[in-house]
Amino acid sequence: MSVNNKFEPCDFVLYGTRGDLARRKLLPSLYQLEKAQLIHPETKLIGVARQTMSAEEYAQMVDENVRNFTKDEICEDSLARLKARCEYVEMDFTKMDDYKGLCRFTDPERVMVCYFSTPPSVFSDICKGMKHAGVIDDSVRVVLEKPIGHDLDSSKVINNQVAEYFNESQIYRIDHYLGKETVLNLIALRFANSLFTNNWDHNCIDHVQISVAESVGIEGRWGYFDEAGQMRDMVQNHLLQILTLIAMEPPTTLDADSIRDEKLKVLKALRKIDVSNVREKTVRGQYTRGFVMGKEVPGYLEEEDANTRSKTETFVALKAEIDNWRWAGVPFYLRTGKRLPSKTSEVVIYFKSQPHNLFKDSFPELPPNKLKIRLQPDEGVEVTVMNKLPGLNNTKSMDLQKTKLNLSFSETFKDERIADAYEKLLLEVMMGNQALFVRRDEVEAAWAWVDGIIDAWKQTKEPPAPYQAGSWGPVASIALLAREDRAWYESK
Ligand SMILES: NC(=O)C1=CN([C@@H]2O[C@H](COP(=O)(O)OP(=O)(O)OC[C@H]3O[C@@H](n4cnc5c(N)ncnc54)[C@H](OP(=O)(O)O)[C@@H]3O)[C@@H](O)[C@H]2O)C=CC1
Ligand SMILES: O=C1O[C@H](COP(=O)(O)O)[C@@H](O)[C@H](O)[C@H]1O
Repeated sequence: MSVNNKFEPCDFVLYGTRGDLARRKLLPSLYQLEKAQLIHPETKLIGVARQTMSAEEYAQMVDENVRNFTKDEICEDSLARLKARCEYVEMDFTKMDDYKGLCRFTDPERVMVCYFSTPPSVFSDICKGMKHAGVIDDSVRVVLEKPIGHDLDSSKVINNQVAEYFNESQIYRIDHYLGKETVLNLIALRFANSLFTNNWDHNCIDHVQISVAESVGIEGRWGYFDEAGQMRDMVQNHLLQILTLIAMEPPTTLDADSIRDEKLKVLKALRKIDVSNVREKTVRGQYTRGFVMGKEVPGYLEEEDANTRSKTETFVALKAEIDNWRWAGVPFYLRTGKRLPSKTSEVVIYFKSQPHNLFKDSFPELPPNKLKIRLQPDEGVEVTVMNKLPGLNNTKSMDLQKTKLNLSFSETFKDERIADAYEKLLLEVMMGNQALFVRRDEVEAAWAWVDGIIDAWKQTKEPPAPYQAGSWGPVASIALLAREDRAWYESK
């Protein structure tokens, strides 16, 4: 990998360092960056949690978690370098005097990156505590984990709390899908290839499908998930971010605000869904007992800690429409759910059919060209085209075959390791680049649209439709497209 990222050393403060996200994702990602020699040699890692621990014990905790959650063989030198950076501050986030401990390790001359890997309910306490300790200045960057709120109003409360202490240029809101290699590739694919750039609108595209299927269930997070549901957990953030990258106008540059301005316009142009059309445009589902990859799994209401009367959705399918010039009349169908047959995220662009079929003798229905972007796993790009079957038969009855031009990342970029999304995002925040982080107005525009749908669901009082774990969701999601003479792309 050739990397030319030059950046200053920083004090990287990890609030909530003993939590699930920090242990499973953030510490292993920091290790990978260390291994790739992308962390400045003088950068410090300052873990913050409420347990009593020495810096050595913290380094040992880092060691254990990196080993537990790293798939490839550990590079001992790199891990030793990461451990040598470790400092630890014991703190209860609600106790202001505990923050003084930070000053022992942070240097006001350096950038401080503060990762809030905590519930949003303590974001405000942490900001207040940092102010109390006198460590806030213009060089501090704060990273906020999702969810930013439960709806538009609560997201405004959180954003206002943080904005009392930091300006927008210091705030990095994480949506980890924006760190995924293939999601970023959407920008390259669209704007570095005239083949796509010039055919990317209602004249050429019939419709777009975005599917993010998960084979996992609730993974011990019933309490959180039941409050959220798949709409807040996945659609409000990840799916809408993918949609904006597909639908946005070309940004003037790759600068953060240039990209984010264009994404915002898309979110604002989403046509409202309300109680008058929510039944026609959306489907909610909840999984029941079934089999996923040959293994029997419990239904949502049978999961540990479940409230057996819950009406929370674990599946959403919907038809989104973008009211602007480029996308007039082009539906974007979104689908995401837990306990689907496999973990597969993909975007499929269906181009319009040819206006006249020259080949009807051999091919009465010419299928449309499709561009499939496989986000995960088996990352890649695939274009379905019609090709002449080799042979000497009469030109008038030329035989055609549907063929795939397939670019598989793992085959094409054999020597490149595909980095985890958090590695990319941690590096970007250390470099001070906000392009892959979500701006406040984007979060709020996404909530405004999603709130409308959730309100409409409440008004209809209809429970989510059951679907068997291991299936592709309720049959109503098939009908959502069938009504318009379309079908979901069949994922494997
Ligand atoms: N886990 C994941 O995969 C994902 C998580 N997120 C988000 O990331 C954030 C963190 O999630 P996750 O790691 O799962 O949550 P956890 O509950 O596992 O971790 C939160 C950490 O914050 C600490 N904490 C909470 N309150 C205080 C306090 N008053 N003083 C000191 N420490 C405190 C907890 O300490 P203690 O251990 O002592 O209780 C805990 O270690 C959340 O906002 C979550 O929504 C987002 C996407 C995925
Ligand atoms: O943010 C979240 O994302 C995961 C899915 O992420 P992926 O990178 O594994 O595709 C989801 O399972 C989780 O519920 C949600 O909070």
